[in-house]
Amino acid sequence: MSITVESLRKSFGAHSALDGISFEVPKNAFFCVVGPSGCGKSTLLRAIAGLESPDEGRIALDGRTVCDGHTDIPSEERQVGVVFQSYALWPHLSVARNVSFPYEAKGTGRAKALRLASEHLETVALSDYADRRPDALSGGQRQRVALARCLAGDTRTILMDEPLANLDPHLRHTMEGELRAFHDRSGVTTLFITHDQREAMALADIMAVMENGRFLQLGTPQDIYDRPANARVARFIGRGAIVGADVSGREARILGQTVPVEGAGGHMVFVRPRNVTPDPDGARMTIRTISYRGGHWEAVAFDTEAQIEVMLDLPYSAHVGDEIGLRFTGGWVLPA
Ligand SMILES: Nc1ncnc2c1ncn2[C@@H]1O[C@H](COP(=O)(O)OP(=O)(O)OP(=O)(O)O)[C@@H](O)[C@H]1O
Repeated sequence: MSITVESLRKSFGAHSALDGISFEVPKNAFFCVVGPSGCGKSTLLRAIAGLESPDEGRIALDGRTVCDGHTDIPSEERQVGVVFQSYALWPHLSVARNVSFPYEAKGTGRAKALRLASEHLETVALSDYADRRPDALSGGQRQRVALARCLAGDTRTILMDEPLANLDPHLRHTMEGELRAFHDRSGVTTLFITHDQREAMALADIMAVMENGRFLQLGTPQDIYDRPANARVARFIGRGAIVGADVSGREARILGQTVPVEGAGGHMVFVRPRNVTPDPDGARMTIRTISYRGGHWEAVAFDTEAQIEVMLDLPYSAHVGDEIGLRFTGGWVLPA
């Protein structure tokens, strides 16, 4: 189901949680909204789910207006399923019944519903916990029950509010794969909100970077990573440094080197680690920080005189204070 949002506004007192957001998510897309705590992600999700009334604007699902100045379709009639940070499980039901409930609610017999539910419990690695009550589970396990229940609900749009936040890194990685596979298999549209840009990039077909109730940029993960719309997006997504440079056409001058660049319009060049290579004949810079990342070292190097700092990956170890020659192989000119 496609999601259309037009000029959506929501304030809490003087604070604008949604500041006139508009976007369109095509049917079957995995859409991730990423942004820092308090930027308005949950408010946006709640408004689409029908759990929060916007002050202004319009929301449509598959072209059908579910909310505007005149209409406000109740949450349960929007065919959206929500997985919250807070799990929202039924405490009096076993894990299996929590997951089978969406089937039972639609009239499937108990035995068949439990059989279907057991497949989803297997997906989230909770088969052994089927008979427990939610209060006898860890936070991460409860989250997985909520995900399994979402898989069981026949919703056409699934809204997820940081569903993986409480999982340990290994399980989180596995669940990312499961979620994406489920999304592809089921043909649902997914809106997934997270403050973790790595997670957003791993999952999304389209993603938006949100700040202060607005989208700073909306595009494919590759678009946003390779061509950030401004310095705030560049700083938020992945590692890199913004370097002042003389830009002329497709070239920039950085520390005496002529560097091929993409983009146009400004004099700030965004340089990713992949754009910086050790080269004994390159510009002399000093290592400021260095840490091992398994197979390579992540470092920050600086030039005091030019006041330039860059991030790079080194295939070998070095020490803070070491001087190193660096060559710049590319960059993205941030729009002015
Ligand atoms: N019911 C409410 N009453 C007052 N202020 C609220 C309410 N709900 C949200 N806010 C405020 O609106 C802003 C956006 O909140 P929201 O929960 O949407 O952010 P978020 O991006 O999801 O944050 P987080 O990642 O921490 O969950 C915050 O400043 C928050 O304090």
